[in-house]
Amino acid sequence: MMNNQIEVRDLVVVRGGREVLPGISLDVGAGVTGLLGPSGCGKSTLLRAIVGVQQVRSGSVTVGGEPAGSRGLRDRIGYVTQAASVYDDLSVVENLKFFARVLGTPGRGVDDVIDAVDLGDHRDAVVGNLSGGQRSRASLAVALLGEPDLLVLDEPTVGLDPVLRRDLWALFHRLADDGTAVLVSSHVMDEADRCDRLLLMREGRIIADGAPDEIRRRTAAADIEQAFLAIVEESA
Ligand SMILES: Nc1ncnc2c1ncn2[C@@H]1O[C@H](COP(=O)(O)OP(=O)(O)OP(=O)(O)O)[C@@H](O)[C@H]1O
Repeated sequence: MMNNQIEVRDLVVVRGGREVLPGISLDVGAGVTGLLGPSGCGKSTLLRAIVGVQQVRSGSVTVGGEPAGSRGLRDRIGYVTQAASVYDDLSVVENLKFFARVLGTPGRGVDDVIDAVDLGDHRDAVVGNLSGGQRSRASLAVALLGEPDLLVLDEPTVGLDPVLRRDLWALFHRLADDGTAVLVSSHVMDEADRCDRLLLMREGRIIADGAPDEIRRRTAAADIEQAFLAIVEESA
């Protein structure tokens, strides 16, 4: 796999008449990368630009050397938004069989992805009757069907209990070990230590970039929340 899977250069995105991303640059490579920042700082907008569904004003975004959104990338990127992308009136297994057919995926089997997201006990449950967390795991299972090179996950652990959160992070690391680059956004700073690398974001800019312990050491902070505050104060 390529080292610099994602390259973002001087990216400007305007939403609602405001520069939400005022010229952001970053690289994302292998492993599990966490994009952390407060609500509204532009995480979803950046992820949308990376998967090629966001209109951009200027700058560039490439994935594996190809412009974001290009046809050749479609099968190589799995993207899970905060809104579930599965059908409420179908069961978990029916949804996955449907998407496997639509995507024409020879990749992982339906049962493998159901097990990977730990929905085996709810295989035949209608998605409309599942909890929010279970529904978002069903969406994640769909994204895993194609065995993507890059998995982009927008706040996948919101609303999940601690056990499920731990299990999902373990899954992200297993996928990363198998060669999938995983980019995960979160506004919960206590998830920072679960990442190989962090991008701390504030007001449309990256304010820190490095391994969690590196960032803590650099700022002499006890945790990433403190580090974030220290960096904000430094730059004030
Ligand atoms: N459809 C839209 N039209 C206009 N402005 C928008 C739209 N979507 C988002 N914004 C604005 O863009 C900014 C960044 O939003 P974005 O969703 O990228 O943030 P975020 O960091 O992902 O937040 P959260 O953690 O709450 O999801 C916000 O100020 C928001 O108000």
